[in-house]
Amino acid sequence: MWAVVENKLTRTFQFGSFVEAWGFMSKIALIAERMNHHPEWTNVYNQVEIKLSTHDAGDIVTKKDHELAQAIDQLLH
Ligand SMILES: C[C@H](O)[C@H](O)[C@H]1CNC2=NC(N)=NC(=O)C2=N1
Repeated sequence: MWAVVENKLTRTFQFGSFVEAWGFMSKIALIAERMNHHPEWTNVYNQVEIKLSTHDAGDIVTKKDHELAQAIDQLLH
């Protein structure tokens, strides 16, 4: 689940393959653009680590981060 680590809402996701992980990231990219709120993330093979914080608010976790996290979680259903 999501946890706040060093002022960032953080979660790691694991998939069955690189293609699945990349597909997940592609969907998030479109959502992030629509919300004008973009993740800091790392992809290693089938793993995606996402860190959310609001730069405009001084790199702290805000409502926007929780909204994006919720939208990301919806993709898994
Ligand atoms: C100018 C632009 O609207 C802002 O820089 C947006 C873009 N995406 C963003 N993404 C994140 N994570 N935090 C922000 O504060 C932010 N601000």
